[in-house]
Amino acid sequence: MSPNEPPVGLSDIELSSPQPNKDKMAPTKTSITLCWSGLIKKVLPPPVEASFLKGNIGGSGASTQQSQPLVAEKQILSNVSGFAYPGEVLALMGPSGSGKTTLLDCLSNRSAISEGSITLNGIPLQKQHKRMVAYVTQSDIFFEHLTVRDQLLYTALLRLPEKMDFKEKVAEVDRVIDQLKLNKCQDTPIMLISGGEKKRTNIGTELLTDPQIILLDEPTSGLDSTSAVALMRTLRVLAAEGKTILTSIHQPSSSVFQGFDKLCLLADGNMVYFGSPSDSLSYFEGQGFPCPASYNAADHVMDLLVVDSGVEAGDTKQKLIAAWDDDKTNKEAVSVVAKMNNSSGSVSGSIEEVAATNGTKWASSYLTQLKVLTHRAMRNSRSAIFTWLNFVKSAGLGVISGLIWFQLGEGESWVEDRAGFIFFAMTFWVFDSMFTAMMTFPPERAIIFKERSSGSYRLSAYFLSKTVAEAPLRLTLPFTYLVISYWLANLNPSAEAFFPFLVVQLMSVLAGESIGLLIGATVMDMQKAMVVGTLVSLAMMLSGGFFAEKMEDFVSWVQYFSPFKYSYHACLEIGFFDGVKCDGSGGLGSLCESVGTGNIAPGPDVVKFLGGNGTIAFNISMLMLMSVLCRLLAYYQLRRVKGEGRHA
Ligand SMILES: Nc1ncnc2c1ncn2[C@@H]1O[C@H](COP(=O)(O)OP(=O)(O)OP(=O)(O)O)[C@@H](O)[C@H]1O
Repeated sequence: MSPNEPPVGLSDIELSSPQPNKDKMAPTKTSITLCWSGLIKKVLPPPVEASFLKGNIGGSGASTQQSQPLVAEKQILSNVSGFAYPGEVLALMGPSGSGKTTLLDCLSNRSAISEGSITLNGIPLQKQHKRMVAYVTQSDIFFEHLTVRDQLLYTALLRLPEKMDFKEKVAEVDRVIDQLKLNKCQDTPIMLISGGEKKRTNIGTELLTDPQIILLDEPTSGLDSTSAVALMRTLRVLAAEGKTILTSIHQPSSSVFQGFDKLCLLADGNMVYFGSPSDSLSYFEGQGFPCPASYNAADHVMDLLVVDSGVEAGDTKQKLIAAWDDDKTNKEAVSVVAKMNNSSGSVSGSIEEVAATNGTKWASSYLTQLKVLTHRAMRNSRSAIFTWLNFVKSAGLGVISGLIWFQLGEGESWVEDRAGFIFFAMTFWVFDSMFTAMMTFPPERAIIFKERSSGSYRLSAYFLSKTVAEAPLRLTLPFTYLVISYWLANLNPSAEAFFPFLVVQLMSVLAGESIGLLIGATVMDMQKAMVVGTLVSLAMMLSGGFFAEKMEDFVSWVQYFSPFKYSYHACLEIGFFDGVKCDGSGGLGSLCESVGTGNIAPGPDVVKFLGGNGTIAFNISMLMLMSVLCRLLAYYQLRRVKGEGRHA
């Protein structure tokens, strides 16, 4: 079929959906022929992690006794070729593990190929073409608290060109909502919508940019047959708009199968068939495998390749792999590329123009990314941090500790209790912020990776927005605690004491948060992060000088990385700067003996007696330094950590 021929198959389905607002989306209107030839993809299997439980249960045990052998590269795509024209829907089929996702990963430029070529209208696929190719991945991962409309709107604001105004972007969201029939659930949080609606939301986020090529990885998995057929109908509508569509699919119904324009069949990373679905039956019949009467053609084709389905299926698969002429398909693909190149400067020229007008790597400016991501992060954190439960926790804790240290006196006999109050306030909130922050990145990792691989925003914009959006919310809780407990405990009520105390408390929370972010970004796994966080925080607390005074040199350096130490010492300075009246109770021991009962022990001496050192300014500066440094390190760690994608 030539690029200009009308698509066959599902074309009888009525084109009821509204057409995209094409004027606004200019200049993305070049139809694209996608060709891939001689693709080979090899991977190095990841090294086996050291663990107590190496080897397999019931295995020979040999592997646990030998040192790990050098791992060989595994070839997961072997000489795979093909092409898809605009207006076509190409189905990618094959048993589980046959390489469908891997092929889509390569065609979307999310995974590098080892050999071969991929071209768009004859031009080799490059990074700047990323935004022409939409990739709807198998997993529908979103911020589940957002509604469908919010999700689409945030995507539109990030991924549609800067020159479109807000109203136009909202209009695009409306168009996609109509097109994918999401009207009914548009204001429902994603966590409450059905699987089919989630899948359509996933497709919608990719359609917003009006891409010319749409790749979908098993979009019908988990859908009932009616929803699956409806989805395929939507794909046909999109193809009719001139888009090139490739979708992997497991078990299409007979009508859906026959409605595809092309079928690419894979087994163990090898091609088994490439051509029209209807011709596939005569091809397999020619190979000695006729489709039984009244049998679903798609099931028949799959049965030939799935080992469990028949006694000889393993042999059948190998026979069909051997029978397929890879070179012939390769030549066809190469000749399509040559045709594209000859037919033009015009066609290939126009794709370069589109790539160039798509402009920089990012659709929106840095400032827009920052604004949109901050807004989204505030939305998310409002539901995660700003909950009434958290407020009850902070206020309740304030009341409890205020009652425990109720109306403390000022004399020598109260020194220990006042130091205890300070110690608790400075440790609990650092712990709290550290552990909350640790949980920030691991759950968002998959979403960040997915959004960034479609070129939505810079990592630094995400990181900065998260910091800007969450810090004020995080600070509100310790603030609530302190306001209540400070007055109940009757600490120095003067503004010179309260506000510095508050500043230190908030700085210590920021430092704890930064350490938590660093741990979370480094480990990126909730369970491991909990273990590392517990060890790090306990090491910092124990070394902070409260429990052990004479540490060996080889371990005492840890105290200099302890936010507990700096915040506690700063608050001792603040809490006792007026000095303490000696009352003969012995609370300040030798210090009051030398000063004499009834006299005031000077503030600096009291602080020294309690083990504090450094000025308030020094201790606050150290907290600030830790905050900034750990946050920067967390950012670099986040850059380093790739997504969960196998080919990342
Ligand atoms: N990074 C990797 N390291 C090792 N093996 C890999 C890697 N990536 C893919 N594979 C293997 O390559 C094969 C093809 O995987 P792929 O996910 O592409 O198959 P699939 O046809 O999409 O399967 P399914 O239909 O189950 O999703 C599988 O055997 C898989 O285990």
